[in-house]
Amino acid sequence: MDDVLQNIMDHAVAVAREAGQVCMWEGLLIYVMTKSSTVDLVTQTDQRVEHLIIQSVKKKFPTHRFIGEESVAAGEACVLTDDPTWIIDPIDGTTNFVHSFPFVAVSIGFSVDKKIQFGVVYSCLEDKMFTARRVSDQEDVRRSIIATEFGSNRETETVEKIFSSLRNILNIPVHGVRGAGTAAVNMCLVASGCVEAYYEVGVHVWDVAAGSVIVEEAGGVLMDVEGGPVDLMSRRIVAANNGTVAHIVKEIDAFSPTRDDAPPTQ
Ligand SMILES: O=P([O-])([O-])O[C@@H]1[C@H](O)[C@H](O)[C@@H](O)[C@H](O)[C@H]1O
Ligand SMILES: [Mg+2]
Ligand SMILES: [Mg+2]
Repeated sequence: MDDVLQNIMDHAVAVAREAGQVCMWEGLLIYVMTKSSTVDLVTQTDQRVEHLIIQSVKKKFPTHRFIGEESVAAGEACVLTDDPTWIIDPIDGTTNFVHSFPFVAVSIGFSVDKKIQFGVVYSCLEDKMFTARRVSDQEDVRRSIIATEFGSNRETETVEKIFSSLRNILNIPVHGVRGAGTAAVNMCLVASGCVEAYYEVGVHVWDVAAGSVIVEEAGGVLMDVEGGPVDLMSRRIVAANNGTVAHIVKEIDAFSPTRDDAPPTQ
């Protein structure tokens, strides 16, 4: 099955980019009005861009709800329910837009159960797209998907330990075990919320360096496979959505490959 939230987020990114392009085209023909005070500016572009975003989303996700800055200014209710809701600032930085000060952003948050699931901020003049998604909020490891890999060490003892860990994890029991075949992507799966934890012994620092910050910035945790702080040179890693699921460390049959920073053998 598709990652439904990713599908929605992809649409948010596409429509934010499209909206940003409209801001750029219209930047030379700005019609300025005011709202709550003489310095609370709004332009027709704010209104047009919000309309564009809402229409585009409605076509694809007809049941979703909206809270938009300019719709609220026009009298619509600003009520957050548990329903999937797009919270839109079509131009954040309208004063900048009016003055050609070069930071103007389309800002879209998406909420379900009153919790923001992802955010997209497109800084259109810089052409920079900022996005973030949450890790899973699952606390029960028995309702989790765990990712791992078999690695490239086929020594009997190592393979035994890998299978022993796998057997323990399966017997928790967890909903499933997966492996994307890339440590970096496995870590991004944790960061993006569709896998609760990833563990592996035998990775290298270059496999996990980028993913480690992506997991932490998404709200996840990193750990050593025996439960202490992660050591990126140790070739052992657990990346989890939270400390509770990270308790899978007690099921891991740990071992210690030669560290990445070990002195070269003569
Ligand atoms: O009106 P808008 O340009 O979408 O949003 C404004 C901008 O975020 C600005 O930096 C902040 O100081 C104002 O309080 C906001 O209202
Ligand atoms: Mg704003
Ligand atoms: Mg605005």
